[in-house]
Amino acid sequence: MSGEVLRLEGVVIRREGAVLLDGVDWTVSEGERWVVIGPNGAGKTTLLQVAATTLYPTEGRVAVLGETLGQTDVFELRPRIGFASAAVAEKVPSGETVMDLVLTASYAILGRWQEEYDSTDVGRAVALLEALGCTELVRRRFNTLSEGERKRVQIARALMPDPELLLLDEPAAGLDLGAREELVTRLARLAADPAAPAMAVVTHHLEEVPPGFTHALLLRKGGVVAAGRIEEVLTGENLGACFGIPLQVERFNDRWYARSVGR
Ligand SMILES: Nc1ncnc2c1ncn2[C@@H]1O[C@H](COP(=O)(O)OP(=O)(O)OP(=O)(O)O)[C@@H](O)[C@H]1O
Repeated sequence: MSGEVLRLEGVVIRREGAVLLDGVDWTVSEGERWVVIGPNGAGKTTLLQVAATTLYPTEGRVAVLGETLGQTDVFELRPRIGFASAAVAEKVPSGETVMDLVLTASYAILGRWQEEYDSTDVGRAVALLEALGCTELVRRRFNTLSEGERKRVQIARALMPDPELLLLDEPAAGLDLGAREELVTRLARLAADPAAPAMAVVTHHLEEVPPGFTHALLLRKGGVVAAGRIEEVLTGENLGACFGIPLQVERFNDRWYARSVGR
């Protein structure tokens, strides 16, 4: 695998005549922490679904954790990937408890059935929920949680299988300022942990880029505007091209900010 966790080559996704991804090349290596940024409809969620092996490309090649999509059993591959997204949250069965939602990640399934979990699994789930500030929520039903609580539980679930690749789609969406800052701090802590997996986090806002993230990919209309080291990619010029407006970008105390200029 030579340290490579994810490789997309010329990936095209077409649906109902629309081109969702248009020849995307992207390589993620061990230890890298990526943010994926782009306007609404740019293809960010689609890109993460491809990386999570829940969407197959129309054209191109995708290799995840050394396995090529189309030539591997994705049901064996998926438990090695931690994936949190609104699309996953929507499918959680209505009576599912927080504990069961986290436990079932070991099998990359939603909805507890008759699988067996030993005390090690339960201990790991409890420890992850505690680390994400969710100890009080263990017995609650997932669909009764607030948006911020759901986001934290989903990250615990994504980490449960000790994944080699962690994918978070808009983990800060819908959070208030305090909850967002708490999440950014937790993600920064995770990014700083050398034992943490390679990760890619989708966000709309530069303020949500956690300190310590190393790489950025900018998407627009299904195509890559820029990808690489974060300080080289998050420039006013690149972000302006990505969002189609003149932007000024600033970095202060390892946090990023953007605002429009000349209007
Ligand atoms: N089945 C489909 N058929 C046609 N178009 C689709 C289909 N699914 C998604 N799209 C379109 O593909 C584009 C990319 O969608 P995607 O959800 O990946 O964007 P995104 O960058 O995550 O957007 P947002 O920031 O708004 O969440 C959108 O324009 C969406 O309307």
